[in-house]
Amino acid sequence: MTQQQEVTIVRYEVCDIRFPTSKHLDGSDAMNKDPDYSAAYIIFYTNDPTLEGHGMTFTCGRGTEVCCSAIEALAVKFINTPLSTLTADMRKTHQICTGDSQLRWIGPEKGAIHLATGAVINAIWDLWAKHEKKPVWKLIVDMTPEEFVACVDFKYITDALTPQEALEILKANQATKAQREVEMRENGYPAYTTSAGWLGKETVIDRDKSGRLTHHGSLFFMHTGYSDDKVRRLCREAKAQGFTYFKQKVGGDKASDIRRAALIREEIGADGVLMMDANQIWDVQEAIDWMQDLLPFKPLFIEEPTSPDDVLGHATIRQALHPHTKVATGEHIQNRIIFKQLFQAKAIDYCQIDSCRVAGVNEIMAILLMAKKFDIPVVPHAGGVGLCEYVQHLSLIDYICVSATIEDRVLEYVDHLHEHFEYPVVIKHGSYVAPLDPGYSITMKRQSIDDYSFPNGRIHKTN
Ligand SMILES: C[C@H](O)[C@@H](O)[C@@H](O)[C@H](O)C(=O)O
Ligand SMILES: [Mg+2]
Repeated sequence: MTQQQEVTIVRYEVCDIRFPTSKHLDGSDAMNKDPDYSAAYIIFYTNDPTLEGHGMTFTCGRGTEVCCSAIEALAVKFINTPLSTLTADMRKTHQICTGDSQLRWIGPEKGAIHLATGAVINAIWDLWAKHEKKPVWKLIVDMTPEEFVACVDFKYITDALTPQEALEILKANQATKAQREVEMRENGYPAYTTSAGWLGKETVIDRDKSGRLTHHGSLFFMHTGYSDDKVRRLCREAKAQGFTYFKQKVGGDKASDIRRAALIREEIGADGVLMMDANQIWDVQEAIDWMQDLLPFKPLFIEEPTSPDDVLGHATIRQALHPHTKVATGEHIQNRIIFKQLFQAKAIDYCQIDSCRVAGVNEIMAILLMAKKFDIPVVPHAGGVGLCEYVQHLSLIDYICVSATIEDRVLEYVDHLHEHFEYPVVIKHGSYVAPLDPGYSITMKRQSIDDYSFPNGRIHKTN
């Protein structure tokens, strides 16, 4: 590339990357019994060999190939496009993916095609931020309110939030932005841990030659959870690292939920904050009934008590459990429209945005703004691979530009697979340290991409 040439996307590579985490049932919960933390991963290559855009969407193993094919269908649209064309109008760039008149039929704005959109849009943000030599959060924090609003697609949400209202929210925070940025650089963003509370049984029964649970795992899987000793040890370790918020998986076996809630409460003390996550296992009334036995342990919230599509069901559960506990959801909320309804229906107390279930950074910006308007704290989801790396940027954007508060807000942290990233997250005294490397922190090490590529990577061949 010569000095005068514009940075232009010239080709892309899509990788199906799977980590066999189900072997130890890390990451498991009442619904996801044997997750293999995986990434449908894209690299945009440019005419500058030193500049690449990386993005991914998180999956649980089988089906990653479906997201990879959807990524291919979208990525091809960006070949031979100069980066400056994409960044001059990020709303339009987002709409290139969400508004394709044929691909739209397999969404719209939901499911595998939307997960793929998340990967592609995030890769473009990564490329832009690397080009600007800034982390993504800083690229956005440095935008004027007008530039911020220009990234957002307001289609289908103007009945809840107009562009003018969004502008007012951002303008009101403009004068104090710099001081919040300094505070974040100094103290980082407070985190909570899920790593002590996975539901997976430690001893694994019945595996085939590739190390997978046979019969899809479920038939031979007992919901007994990590051993009590392991839970105690992990709680103590997390406490020693400075964590004060802990999440426990529930919804497998009630007696074991109660026993583990008691021991976690004992370990974290009355001042520690306990959260519970049911991963959609219950019907509406079942959620209300089951929680009665867990309320004595004073959970801050119950996460994903039922189907993510059931807006009114969440509202019913919230009303029934109020004021004893609150309701959180978001990791499976498919787009800004369902978030809008959850807010309008007063169905949730915490908004758990997921960085690549929705269409990446642009749609997240819309959801942050709506959450602010409805006064709902944003507590991002990060259980999975790469999600901690992504969401640290989003919480910084939320605090510095949008919500302007960290009260009642914590960012999820899980201690898995960070070693595979070039710029892994750093946790200090129970907080995320603000990332300073250029990009979206999602660049995976080449060796890891090759080793864990499915089905031909070294790890899958030798297992
Ligand atoms: C399969 C995954 O690990 C989920 O259990 C995880 O995302 C979880 O719901 C969470 O809140 O972190
Ligand atoms: Mg969850």
